Amino acid sequence: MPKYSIILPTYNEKENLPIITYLIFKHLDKHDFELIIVDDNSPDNTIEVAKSLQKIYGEDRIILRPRSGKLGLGTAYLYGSETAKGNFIILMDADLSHHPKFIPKMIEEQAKCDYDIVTGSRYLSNGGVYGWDLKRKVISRGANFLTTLLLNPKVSDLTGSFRLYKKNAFEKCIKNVESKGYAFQMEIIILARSFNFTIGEVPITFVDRFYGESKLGKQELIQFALNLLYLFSTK
Ligand SMILES: Nc1nc2c(ncn2[C@@H]2O[C@H](COP(=O)(O)OP(=O)(O)O[C@H]3O[C@H](CO)[C@@H](O)[C@H](O)[C@@H]3O)[C@@H](O)[C@H]2O)c(=O)[nH]1
Repeated sequence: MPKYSIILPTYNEKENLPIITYLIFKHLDKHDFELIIVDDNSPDNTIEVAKSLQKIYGEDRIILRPRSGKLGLGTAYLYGSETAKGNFIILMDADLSHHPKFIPKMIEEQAKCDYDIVTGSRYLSNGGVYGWDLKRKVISRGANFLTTLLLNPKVSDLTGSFRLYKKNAFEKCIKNVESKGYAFQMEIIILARSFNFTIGEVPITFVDRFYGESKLGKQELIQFALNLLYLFSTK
């Protein structure tokens, strides 16, 4: 029977965490899964909320990273994959942008063709983005357009992080990924293609967070452009 390890990175998500946890348990009640919450010592004390949730749902269902510093998203995913007991890894944001109702659809799609990766796509028909201002929409579309133009990995949404992976596929990609921040998800797909992993897509709707703030800034965008150029130059 498949077991799913859901990795939920958190940084200042104390309001969102109880809601996303409730929704994950509701929508995955027919599946065997564990939830790995990887917090970076958030100043808003998200970890205390996570500990309360662990008491409610059980230590075997919710796994927490011991207190750390601000180590960043890449390290959070790495910790999650090293800790995961499932044969599948699911990455998603904790800020309610990624609705857990799409997870059963990803599981179904994976099983249909035994895909190595299934990626949630905002840019397929029936997918979408809600709540972003024009600037953020242009950034996301622009990043996808440029990556497709330069590297053409044949995936419609390259920067989204809502994905399901076979554990071995995720481990292989994450060990080789060099980009940090916003480019991380894009490079994972480029690597997956180079390793000949098969990739399926499921339309998702992405809803901008209500509580808290996005961590995407100017520095992240410059980093994305540099990472993309590097990947293009080493193609
Ligand atoms: N542990 C940890 N978690 C973090 C960190 N930074 C962000 N997170 C967590 O990572 C998730 C996404 O962070 P946001 O900063 O809210 O992301 P975003 O700007 O909305 O970007 C989302 O969409 C992008 C595509 O448009 C994606 O590229 C990105 O990965 C993310 O899904 C949230 O659960 C947030 O708490 C960090 O340094 N450490």
